[in-house]
Amino acid sequence: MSIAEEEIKKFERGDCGENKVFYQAMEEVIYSIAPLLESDDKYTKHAILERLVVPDRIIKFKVTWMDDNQNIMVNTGFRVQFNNSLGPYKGGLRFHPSVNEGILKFLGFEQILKNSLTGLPIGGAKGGSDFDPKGKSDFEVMKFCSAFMTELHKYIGSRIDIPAGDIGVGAREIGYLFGEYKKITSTYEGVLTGKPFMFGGSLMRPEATGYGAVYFTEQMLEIEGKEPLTGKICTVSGAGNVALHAIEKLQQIGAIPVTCTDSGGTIYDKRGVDIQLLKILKFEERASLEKYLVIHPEATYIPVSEYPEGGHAVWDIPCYAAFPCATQNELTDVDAQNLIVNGCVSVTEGANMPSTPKAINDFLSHKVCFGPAKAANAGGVAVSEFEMSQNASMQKWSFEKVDNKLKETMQQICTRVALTAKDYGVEGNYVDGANIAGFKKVADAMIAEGI
Ligand SMILES: NC(=O)C1=CN([C@@H]2O[C@H](COP(=O)(O)OP(=O)(O)OC[C@H]3O[C@@H](n4cnc5c(N)ncnc54)[C@H](O)[C@@H]3O)[C@@H](O)[C@H]2O)C=CC1
Ligand SMILES: O=C(O)CCC(=O)C(=O)O
Repeated sequence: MSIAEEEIKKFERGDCGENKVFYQAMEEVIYSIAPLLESDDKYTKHAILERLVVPDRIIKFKVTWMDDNQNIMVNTGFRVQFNNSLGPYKGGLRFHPSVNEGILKFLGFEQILKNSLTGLPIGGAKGGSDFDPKGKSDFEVMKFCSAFMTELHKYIGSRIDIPAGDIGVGAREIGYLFGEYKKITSTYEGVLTGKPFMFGGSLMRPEATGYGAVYFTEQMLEIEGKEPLTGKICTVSGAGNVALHAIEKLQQIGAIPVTCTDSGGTIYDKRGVDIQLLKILKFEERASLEKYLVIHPEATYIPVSEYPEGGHAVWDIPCYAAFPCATQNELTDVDAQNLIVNGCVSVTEGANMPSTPKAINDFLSHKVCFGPAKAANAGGVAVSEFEMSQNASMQKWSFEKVDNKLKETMQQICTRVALTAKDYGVEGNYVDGANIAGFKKVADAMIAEGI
C-alpha cells in the first residue's frame, strides 16, 4: 500500500454525506504530498496530517431575524476556524442555501494551503450561512447581517480571525456586518476585509481574485512556453465578483472573453461579452443573465434546462483558455473532454475546486496547463491581507501600488508552484506543486510550534 493510500485509509469513512466535498479536497492533497511524506518522516512522526484535517474549532449558531413581512426567519451560521499556525484565521463568508458544515470544511481546508502559498502571515478559515440573499430586499439583508454578527463578533478580531466575502457576500454585506460589529464592540478595527473603500477597504480588493487569476495564467503560459492570452478566445463561467473581474482583466490585456454563466444559464457573445452591461446587471440590478439579450439580441443565451443531466453549455464553446469562476464541481470530466477536443490549452480555476477530480486528471494527462484554485485564486486573500496591513497602519495605498503587489504575488506563487513540482519530479503538475509547497510551510510551522 502506498503512503498516500495508508494515510487516506486512516480517514476512511462510509457514506460521508455533506463531507463529500471535504474528503475530495483532502484526498487530492494527500495524494499530492505523498512524495514529501516519503522523503521526510518528520511529518508522519508529528502526525501532521491527522492534526491538519481537523479544524481547530467549528462554531455553529442560530441566526434569527425578521423579514419585510414581519415573518420570523431562522438560519444557521457557521465559522470554521481551521488552522492558525501561520497567522490569524482568515477566509471568506458564504451566504447560499447550499451552505453546510461539509462545504465550509472543504473551503476552510483549501484556505489553509492557499493562504500559505501567498507567503503572507495568515491562517485558514471559512464561514457563512444557509441564508439566501437572492430576492431579499436590502433591508432584509441588513437585518440578517446584523443578526449574524450578533453571534459571530464573539469569535473574531483583527488579530484573531478576519472574515471576508465569498459567494453571496460582497461589499453590501461586508458593510452591514462591519457596521454591526462596530456597534456591538465600539471598536473600529480591521476585523473584516472587502470593506467599502470609504471605511477602510483596500482599493483593488473587489478586482483582486479575478485579476489575480489572469496574472497567474499569464505567468503559467510563459513558464510552459505557450502563446500569451492576447487575441485569444477565452471562456469564463460565473457572473459574480471573480468572473466579472477576470473578464475585465482579460479584455484589458487584449484577450476575447466570450461567455459568462449564472445558475440559470450561459451567455455566449462571440464578439466578446459587454463587461459594462454585465456589471450593471449583476452588481446593481442583481438580474438574471437572460436580460443581457435585451441590449444584445445577437448574443446567445443557453438555459441550464437544456442540460438536464447537469453541466453547463459554457464548456462546449471552443477556447484557448478557460476560467471556471462560479462554484465547486461545476466542470466535469465530460466538460474537460469537450474542452480538450476543442483545443483548449489552459484552464485556470478562479472558483474554489470548480473541476472534479476526473476532470483534473484529464487535463493533466493531456498536458493542458492547469492552474488549481488554491494557487490561481489566491489574489483575493492576498489583497485582503494588504487591507489588513493598511488598516493596522491607518494608511491607504494607491490602486497602482496594490495592483503591482498583487501581480508580483501571483507571479511568485506561480513560479514557486512550478519549481516545487519540478523538484518533486512532477514538472508541469501545478496541482501537486501547489499542494506540496502550501502544505510544507504550514506543516513546518506546526512542528516548530509544538503540539
Ligand atoms: N470573492 C472572492 O474574493 C473569492 C471567491 N472565490 C471563489 O470564487 C467563486 C465565485 O465567488 P464570487 O464571485 O465571490 O461569488 P459571487 O456571489 O459574486 O458570484 C457567484 C456567481 O456564480 C454563479 N453561480 C453560482 N452557482 C452557479 C452554478 N451552479 N452554475 C453557474 N453559475 C453559478 C452565480 O450566479 C454568481 O453569478 C466561489 O467558488 C468562491 O469560493 C475564491 C477566491 C476569492
Ligand atoms: O479574502 C479573504 O479573506 C478570503 C477570500 C476567500 O474566501 C477565498 O480565497 O476563497
